[in-house]
Amino acid sequence: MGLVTELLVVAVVATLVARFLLQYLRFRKMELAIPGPPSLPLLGNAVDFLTATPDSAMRTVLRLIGDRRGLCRFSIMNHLLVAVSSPDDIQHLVRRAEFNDKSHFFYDFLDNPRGLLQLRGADAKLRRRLLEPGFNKNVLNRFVGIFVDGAKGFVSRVAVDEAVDVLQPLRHAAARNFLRTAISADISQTEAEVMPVVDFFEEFHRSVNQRSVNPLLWSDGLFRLTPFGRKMARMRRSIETLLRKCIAMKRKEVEALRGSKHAQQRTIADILLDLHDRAEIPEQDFLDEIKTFFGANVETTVSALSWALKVLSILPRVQERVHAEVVAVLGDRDVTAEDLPQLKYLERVVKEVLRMFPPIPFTARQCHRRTRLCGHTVPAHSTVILNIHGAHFDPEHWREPRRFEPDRFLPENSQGRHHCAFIPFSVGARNCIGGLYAMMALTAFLATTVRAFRVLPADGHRDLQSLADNMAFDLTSRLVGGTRVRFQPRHVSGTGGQT
Ligand code: HEM
Repeated sequence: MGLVTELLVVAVVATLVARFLLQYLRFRKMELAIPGPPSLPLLGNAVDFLTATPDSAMRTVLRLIGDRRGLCRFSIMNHLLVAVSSPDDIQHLVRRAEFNDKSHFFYDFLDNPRGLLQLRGADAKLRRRLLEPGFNKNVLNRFVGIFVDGAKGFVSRVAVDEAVDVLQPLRHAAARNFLRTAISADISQTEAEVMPVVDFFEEFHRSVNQRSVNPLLWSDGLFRLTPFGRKMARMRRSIETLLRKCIAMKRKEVEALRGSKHAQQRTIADILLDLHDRAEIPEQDFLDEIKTFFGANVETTVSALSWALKVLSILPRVQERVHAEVVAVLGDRDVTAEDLPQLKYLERVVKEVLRMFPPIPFTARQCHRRTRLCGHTVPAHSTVILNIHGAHFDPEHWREPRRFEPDRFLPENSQGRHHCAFIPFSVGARNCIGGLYAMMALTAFLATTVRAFRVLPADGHRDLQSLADNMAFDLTSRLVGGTRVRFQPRHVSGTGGQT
């Protein structure tokens, strides 16, 4: 290499390094101007996550944010995350359309780019508009019978009078509900194929969590080379093959029903099938959407129900009051859509569970360009975290937030509450499309289960503080080490086998 070439190489390298340093210093100045925990140059708070496991990552995030109600930042290398925690700031954030897109960080690891959760801009708006008819009250009322069947199936299958980790039985029950309500195809023939795939989702969610705190796994290329990345690719292929089968069954069902009154029913698969047949969406959109809804529906429901059962097991007085209400409203009958509004105490219990143990404690939005937010400058490409967990414990909006008190949701006690203080289904343009579906499914399940069983504790967690201290977050929140309770039959009729 001649001297001139050498000098040229040195000059190019020096320019690149200088440019990187200049950009980094500008970024660092903005980073440090936002309140947050101590952070190292270049590494940020990566060291805090170095030893984080899927079980401890959530506690690490909560520790970094601390009690700060205002904007708070932490960073992993040069990736800045800014948490918005107070209801006022959350309201300010969700009113701004430029924060409607989900962040690249975290969400891109979900690998369903054509599903609603990951769609951005006009695509997301249009997809929501097209899918919303699948969630109107009349459609959902028809699902209550399916929710009750699912709960009765759970009641008849779950082991009694011994410690049971409820996650897997709940996941199977929720998956059956999903397939019947979203696709409505008869899956009984494919059940043996479906359930192993359902079980894989838990592993997949842990991988998303692990990737987000480990910069070495951020690159898709590198991740695909890891044993888990290869397994994910294989599973993705089998999931899609299975879904194609379900869709073919669905197509046959639609053909058979054409012209009958049942043809009016609009599940999300009906809507997607129509769009596909009219060539408005390609097959990949259809598959990504069903996978998105599967994850969004099943995992959140499992999380909420597992917390609810655990809380009821720890608080027998609350459980007995729920049971008394269920018996008074239903007697021996199964729950119907008309009964749900009568189960008022149960609804408040569900809300209080969702407040204290939100299935999705954080969501994240993309900050596309440098922006002023709540009095601070947020650099371009940062991730803005909507801290649902923080809002639910905000002492300015909740008296004794660590106390389990369902009656705080009585109408007279809810008057004047900030509308961003209770946001388990998020808030604004990208809130949960399935919020009402979820509330109906949770209430129908718990009414059926609590009438059949007394739910008792089955491990060392004997108070709510112990649950709060052991809350972990993959894609949804869960109790570290599993959620174990004991079901003691109450010996009543009409509950699928407990007679
Ligand atoms: C207890 C149960 C549930 C909870 C706590 C919950 C919570 C949430 C939250 C917090 C979000 C916002 C996520 C984000 O900003 O990235 C969300 C979005 C979403 N949820 Fe739910 N959800 C539940 C049940 C359901 C059900 C049953 C369905 C479908 C039937 C569903 C479908 C979705 C979808 C598709 C989105 C994405 C919406 C968008 O990005 O525009 N969820 N959910």
